[in-house]
Amino acid sequence: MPALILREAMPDLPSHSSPSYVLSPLARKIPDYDLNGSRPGSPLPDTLLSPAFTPPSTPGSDTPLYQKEPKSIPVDTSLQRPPKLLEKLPEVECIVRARIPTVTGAEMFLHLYQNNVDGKEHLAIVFGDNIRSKSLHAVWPGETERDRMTRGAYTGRLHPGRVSSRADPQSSTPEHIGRDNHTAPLVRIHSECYTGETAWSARCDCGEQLDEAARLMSLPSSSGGVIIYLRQEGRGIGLGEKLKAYNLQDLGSDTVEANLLLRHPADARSYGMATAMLLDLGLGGDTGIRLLTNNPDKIRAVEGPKREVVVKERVAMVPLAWKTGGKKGIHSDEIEGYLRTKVGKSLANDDRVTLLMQASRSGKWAI
Ligand SMILES: Nc1nc2c(ncn2[C@@H]2O[C@H](COP(=O)(O)OP(=O)(O)OP(=O)(O)O)[C@@H](O)[C@H]2O)c(=O)[nH]1
Repeated sequence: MPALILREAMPDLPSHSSPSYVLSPLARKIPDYDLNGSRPGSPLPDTLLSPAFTPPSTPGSDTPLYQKEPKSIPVDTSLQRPPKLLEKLPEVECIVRARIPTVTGAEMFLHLYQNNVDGKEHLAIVFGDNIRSKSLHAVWPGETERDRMTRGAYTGRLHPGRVSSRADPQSSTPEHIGRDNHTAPLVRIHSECYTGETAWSARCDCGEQLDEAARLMSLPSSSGGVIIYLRQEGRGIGLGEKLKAYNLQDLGSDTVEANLLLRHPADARSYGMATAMLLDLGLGGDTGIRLLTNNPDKIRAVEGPKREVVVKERVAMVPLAWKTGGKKGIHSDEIEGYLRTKVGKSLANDDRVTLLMQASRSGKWAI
């Protein structure tokens, strides 16, 4: 892999286009939760259950209210002045993929990528059979059929005794590379959040958003989709620095001020990696994608320097607590502050108005 590109090399770029390579201390994963004596399978105390962790909010679960395809808003960035993005996209390669049955019955294919920029294992979580990685399916010199199946470069399904990675007569899934060209697939660009996704944090809605994206992509009516899972913890500042920011927030700063006090940009993330991965997954070009986000900065940044990927429509991610008038979703003083700062400081005017309307309709905030 070529040398890492460091943030210092591009001092004049806006935060959302910087490669923001930050070394964060290795996060130790908790293999089994053991809180107040609870083990997997036994109920956790209510106070510890965030919606991100609660089975009913996980993909494919039966929540009749939200079984419909999400509403989207047309997007046309072709007339916008392009933001200052890195001219060259990172080189990415999918080195392994595996089928993951999920706890709700929905299935996804987890794709693990290597790249020539930051040495991190970025992921693509693919729902549906139609989206295939070009680099994964390329033939590697000297590899056997078993090698190909072991790294996930097969079509159809694996089963005991299968000997070929090519079209499998026993498989009931379609054997085509390519996708339904009628509907732009749903895409979520998600930045890692250890606290919100794994450690039951009610400081942010990251876990809820990840669940909601997966659920929408595995609806029976959905033509599938991709969650690009980027290893840029804490808006790119890393877990250790994010934890310091949390302490500053407890001392009275909001989420943006805390980053600035720590001498980090308000948002140190970049999206070129996501563009490169989407291209590898065959989602470049005119068919376009439907992007799940409230963050307008993300839209043009994900499209890439030459609009290699086209965002046709945007699907808003309204917090569950707002959508349900507080019946579901996260409840904490911290999430209120987090969303208030995000809406007030990070969003463009149109998005701010839309989200504030939602919040006021649910009785959350007066506008
Ligand atoms: N620095 C910092 N990062 C945070 C904090 N809370 C959450 N994050 C990180 O923020 C990221 C999620 O970003 P958000 O700004 O909430 O959402 P977004 O991805 O820009 O926008 P959406 O697409 O609309 O969700 C994750 O990487 C979290 O770890 C915080 O208080 N400080």
